[in-house]
Amino acid sequence: MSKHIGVYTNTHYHGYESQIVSRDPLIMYINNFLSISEASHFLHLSEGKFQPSPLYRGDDVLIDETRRLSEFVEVKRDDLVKRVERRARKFQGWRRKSTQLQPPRVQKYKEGGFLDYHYDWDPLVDDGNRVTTFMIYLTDNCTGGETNFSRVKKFKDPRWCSSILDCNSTYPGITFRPVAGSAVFWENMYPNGSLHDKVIHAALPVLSGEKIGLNLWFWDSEWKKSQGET
Ligand SMILES: O=C(O)CCC(=O)C(=O)O
Ligand SMILES: [Fe+2]
Repeated sequence: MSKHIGVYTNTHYHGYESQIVSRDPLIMYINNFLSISEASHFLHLSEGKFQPSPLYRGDDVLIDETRRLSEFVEVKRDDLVKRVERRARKFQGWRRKSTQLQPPRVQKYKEGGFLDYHYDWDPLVDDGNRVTTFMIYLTDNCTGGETNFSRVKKFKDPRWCSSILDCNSTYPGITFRPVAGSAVFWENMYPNGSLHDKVIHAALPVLSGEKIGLNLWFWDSEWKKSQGET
């Protein structure tokens, strides 16, 4: 096996392609972030282990099916999972040592499943918060189930609209279609650390079929609320 720029799986060369979607907030689209066999591995790891997904706010954990209807599994970190974690860490330039990945979660939305508009940052914590997010699609055999950023300006470039964005969506802002293996990456804070108000997003209702995604959330334990209040 010779060395090229890129990422190796055990036996196959793996490469992804990334594009900027929005600069403020920073949102990137990453085509082929996982190979299909890697996506299948996450599906296999989570099979038969799903439980209802709660919402979190500070120390509160609650099930509220009027705001989130999905099931999740926190996957065991085997070699393949660790390799994907390294890829995600490297993608964002490793960041500082205080930035750590929350254990990856596979998230399943059956027909009718959704997650209402929310921020991945938690307004109630003072120390440490979710600074970046990868939303990785593991399957795409559904209608609906897109990821919508309602406060990011809509654009209708046919190069984006053909497969990545649903440019005719009736929802405001930009709407990513689930494409298996692809990922959406975003920064949850402004560069000065304050909470970004335009990264509000939702998992739109699955209209038919089933959507399964993988959430990677990076926490910075040195983030401080006071640093963000400008
Ligand atoms: O499933 C999606 O499209 C988005 C999920 C999400 O935003 C979350 O789990 O925080
Ligand atoms: Fe989210």
